[in-house]
Amino acid sequence: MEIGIGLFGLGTVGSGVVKILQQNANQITQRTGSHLVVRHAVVHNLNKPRTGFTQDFPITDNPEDILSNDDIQIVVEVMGGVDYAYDIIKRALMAKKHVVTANKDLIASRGQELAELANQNGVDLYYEAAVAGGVPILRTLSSSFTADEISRVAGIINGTSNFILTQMAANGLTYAEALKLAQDKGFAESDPTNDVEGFDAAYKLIILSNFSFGVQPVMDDVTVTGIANLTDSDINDAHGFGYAIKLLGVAQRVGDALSIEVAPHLVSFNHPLATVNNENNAVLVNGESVGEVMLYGPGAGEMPTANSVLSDLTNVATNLALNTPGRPFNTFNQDLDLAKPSQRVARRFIVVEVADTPGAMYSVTGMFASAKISFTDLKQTPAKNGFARLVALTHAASDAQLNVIRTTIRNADGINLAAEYKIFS
Ligand SMILES: NC(=O)C1=CN([C@@H]2O[C@H](COP(=O)(O)OP(=O)(O)OC[C@H]3O[C@@H](n4cnc5c(N)ncnc54)[C@H](OP(=O)(O)O)[C@@H]3O)[C@@H](O)[C@H]2O)C=CC1
Ligand SMILES: N[C@@H](CC=O)C(=O)O
Repeated sequence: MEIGIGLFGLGTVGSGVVKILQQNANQITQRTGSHLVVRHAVVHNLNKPRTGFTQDFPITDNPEDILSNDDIQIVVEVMGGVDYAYDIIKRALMAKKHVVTANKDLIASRGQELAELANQNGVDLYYEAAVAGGVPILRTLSSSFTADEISRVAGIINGTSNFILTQMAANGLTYAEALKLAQDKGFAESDPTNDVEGFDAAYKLIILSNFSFGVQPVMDDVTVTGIANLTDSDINDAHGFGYAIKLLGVAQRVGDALSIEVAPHLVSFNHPLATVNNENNAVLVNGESVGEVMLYGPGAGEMPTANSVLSDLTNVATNLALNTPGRPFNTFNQDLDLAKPSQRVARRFIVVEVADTPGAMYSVTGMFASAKISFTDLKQTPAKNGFARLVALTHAASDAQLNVIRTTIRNADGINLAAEYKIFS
């Protein structure tokens, strides 16, 4: 059987998809029983040179060449962005075409609506590449964890920010140099703000929460802090205490509620997540039955991400061969409340800059004592520009306690809360 594919987007991921389809055509046909053929690609700029594959299909800027083409059964959306991509996918589903996308922004914000539309039209909507690039996490969650109760899903789910942090810590690159390199390598989004401000990871964490806990959070339900304010001094001080700093997405049950957060965390050098470098991602899944599982691999980049798209394409092909398309990618659905600040508890890494005056240190420790936060380790560096840098690790404290400290420090003279991160355990 021959299955026609229409590609929206022929950039980093789209080019990788064409390369794998061409290079591994025989294997794909043997394993799916179908010959997958690109019939058309739609791009933004027709004059851009396209290299690395044989261009044996027309490239246009007219979406109708795909949407109105009866020889195309599967639409692959790898353009990015929300509104236009939504419109294209909606029209494709209504035309009873199966859809594969890598678009986490869209799936996290309007995925449920699109999944219902796919269901109504009896077609597949798959998006394995939307989370953790080449790491096959979504299909693993939907098939291998069907019977287990997940208590936490957590990990490094943005390749660009992990690449930047690795290059700053290991190779001494500046933040700007490392970001530029991540862009050149095709890891970053077209606007990298989402990568470094934590929103890309938050979109992925929303999708992971759909699959792990059956919930449908929106962006406002996720506490998001990116890496843009992280300093060399924070990284060096964390190292001094035996920790790497990693941007983590963490969704975990606390009692009957769910905490969903993206933020830089301190990760002990002894923890496997601390060894995940550059664009690599890793997702830890804690299940009541299985214990802890970690999936690790490239979280961004042309060929790894394209492989996840191919995984979706071959699943659609298999469904077509078996005459079983139209089953939702994720069938888990339940209600969970959002955790309150008092329920979100962790050890902390706190950096306070304090005026170098007699008694100042005493007043800082007094503020933390009043919030019932106690230190496990404390380091003071000599004063610079009249301010000393006080770096502390704490016993477990809740977000509610930290809110008290934030307010107290904001209202005090000669003291500044320079950094505050959770310690992952
Ligand atoms: N890069 C990565 O590592 C990963 C990316 N993703 C996701 O995959 C998707 C694509 O990413 P990526 O390949 O990196 O992006 P690129 O910017 O490299 O490619 C985007 C492609 O879409 C085309 N395009 C953009 N807007 C339009 C439009 N309005 N009409 C027609 N074509 C359009 C562009 O055309 P033209 O070539 O003419 O400019 C280009 O070919 C995004 O959703 C991204 O989040 C997911 C996981 C990893
Ligand atoms: N920009 C993303 C690409 C993959 O989703 C990242 O850096 O992780």
